[in-house]
Amino acid sequence: GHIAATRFIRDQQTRQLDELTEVVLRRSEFAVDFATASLDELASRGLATCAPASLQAIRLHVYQRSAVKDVRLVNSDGSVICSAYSETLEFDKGWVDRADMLASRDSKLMLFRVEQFGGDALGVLRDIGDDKALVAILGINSSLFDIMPAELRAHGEVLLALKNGAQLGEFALDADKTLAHPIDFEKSSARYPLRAVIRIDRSVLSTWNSDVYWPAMAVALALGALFGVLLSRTRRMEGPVADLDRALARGEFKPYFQPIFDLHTGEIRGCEILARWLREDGTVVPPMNFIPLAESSGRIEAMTWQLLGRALADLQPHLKADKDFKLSFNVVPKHMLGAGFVETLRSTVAAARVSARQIVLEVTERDELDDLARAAAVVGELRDYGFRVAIDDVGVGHSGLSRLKGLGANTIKIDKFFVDTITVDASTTTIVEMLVALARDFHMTVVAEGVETEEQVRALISCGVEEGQGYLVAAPLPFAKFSELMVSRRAASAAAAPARDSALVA
Ligand SMILES: Nc1nc2c(ncn2[C@@H]2O[C@H](COP(=O)(O)O[C@H]3[C@@H](O)[C@H](n4cnc5c(=O)[nH]c(N)nc54)O[C@@H]3COP(=O)(O)O)[C@@H](O)[C@H]2O)c(=O)[nH]1
Repeated sequence: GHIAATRFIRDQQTRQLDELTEVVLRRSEFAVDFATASLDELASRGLATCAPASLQAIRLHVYQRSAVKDVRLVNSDGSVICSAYSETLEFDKGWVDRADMLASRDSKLMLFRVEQFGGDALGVLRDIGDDKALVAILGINSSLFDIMPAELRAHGEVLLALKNGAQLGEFALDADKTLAHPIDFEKSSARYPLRAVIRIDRSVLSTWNSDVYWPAMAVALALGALFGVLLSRTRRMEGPVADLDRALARGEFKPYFQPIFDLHTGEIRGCEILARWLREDGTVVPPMNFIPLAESSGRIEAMTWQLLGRALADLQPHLKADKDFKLSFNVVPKHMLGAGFVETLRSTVAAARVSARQIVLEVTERDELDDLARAAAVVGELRDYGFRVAIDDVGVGHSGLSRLKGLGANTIKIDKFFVDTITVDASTTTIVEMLVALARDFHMTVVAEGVETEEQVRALISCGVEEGQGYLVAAPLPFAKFSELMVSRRAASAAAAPARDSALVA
C-alpha cells in the first residue's frame, strides 16, 4: 500500500509538472505565432518603412498588442535601420548578428535574445524581401509563472531559453533564493528553437499533494484496482487539464461557423466549424489557447465529438434543405487514425440525419501523418462511406507533394500565408498556380484560406482557385449570426436574380 501510494503520488506530480511545462512552451510558441502574424500584417499593409507615417502606424499596431514591445526594420544581416519606438534602442545592451540567430524549423523566422536594461526580450525576425526584414521584440513576462500551483511557487522557478542556451526569462517568487535540490521538467519546441523548464526543489515534492497519501494508502489496501481510478480523479482536480475537463463536462466548447464561398459569385457553399471556449464569465477563448493542450492531454477527441455533435444539431435543417451545402470540421491525424473513429463518425452523422456526402474532414498538414499507408487506408474507408477529406494548411506543413497525392483526399486548403502574399509576391502566384495544377491532376478541389480583399479574390481566380474562406465574407461566427448571414445573403441573391435573368434574356 505504501509503495503503491508513494509511487502513484510521484507519477501524478511528474505528469502534472510535465503538463505545466508544456503549457509554458505552448504559450511561448503562441507568442511567436502572434508576433509573426503581426509582422506579416504590417508588411502586407506596406508599413515596412522608416517613413514617419509608417512608424506611427506601427506604434499604434504595437500599442494594441501588449505582447509586442517594439517593431524594428532591419537589413538582411540583422543590423537595425529604424525602430518604431526609437528611444527603446537606448535600452539595448547588445544586438546579435544574424549569423548568431536561430532559425525556426521551417526556416521562415530567426529567433534571438535581445539583451536590454530592465529585462531581456525575444526577437523574432521575418524576412520581407528587398534585403530587409522586420523584427518583433517580444516581452517575456511573469505570466509564465502564473501557471505554477500556489504551493510550489516558493519552491520553484520557470525558465524560458533559446536552444543555444541564451536565457530569455527566469521567474521565481524570490529571485535570491537558490533551490537546494533542484529537479528539472523540460520541454523543447518542435517548431521554434525554444526550451521551457520548470525547476522545483525536490524536497517540496514530498509534501506537495501529500494529503492524497492516506486516502491512497487506504484505498490501495482495501480496493486494489479501484485505487488507480480514484486517485487519478484526485489528480484531475487541479491544473489546466482539469479546466479542460470541467469545460467539456459543462459543454463550454462551442462551434463557430465560417463561410466557405464561391470566389466567382460569392455564394456560400459551406462552412468550417472552428472551436471557441465560451467561459462562464462570458469570455471567449480562442482555439490556440486550448487546442494544443487538448491535443497533448488527449482531450481533443472528446472535444471534437462534442463540437461536431453541436454543429450538426444547429445546421441540420439547413443541411437537409440544401444537399450541396458542406460542413467541414477539423480533426487531428492521431484521432482520425485511432480505433473506432470511422464508426463513431458514421453513427454521429447518421444520428443527426445528415448525409455523409455533406461532411468534410479537415486534416491538418501541420502534424505529421507518420504512417501514410494507414492514413490513406482510413481516408479510403471514409470516402467509401461518402465523407470528403480536405488537407488543411497546405504549403506550410509537412506534406511533400507525394504525401498530398498519397493520402487520397478530395480537397486541398491553401494556407493563408499564400493568400496574404499573392498580390505582392510573384513567386506566390507561381506556387498557387502549381498547387491548382497539381490538385487538378489528382482530381482535387482547392479552397483558399484567409481571403480578406477583393484584390486577393481576383488573383486567386486568375490562378484557377474556385472557393475561398476568409474575413472578406465573414470571420467565424456563432450559429445565430451565421444563420442571419445566410438568410441575408440568400435574400440579396434572390433580389438580384430578376435583374440577372433579364440581362440574360436581353
Ligand atoms: N483540432 C482542431 N483544431 C481547431 C479547432 N478549431 C480551431 N482549430 C485550429 O485552431 C487554429 C486557429 O483557429 P482560429 O483562431 O479559429 O483561426 C481560423 C480562422 O479564424 C482564421 N481565419 C479565417 N479567415 C481569416 C482571415 O481572413 N484573416 C485572418 N487573419 N484569419 C482568418 O484562420 C484559421 C483557419 O483555421 P484552419 O482552416 O483550420 O487552418 C487553426 O489552426 C484551427 O485549425 C477544432 O475544433 N479542432
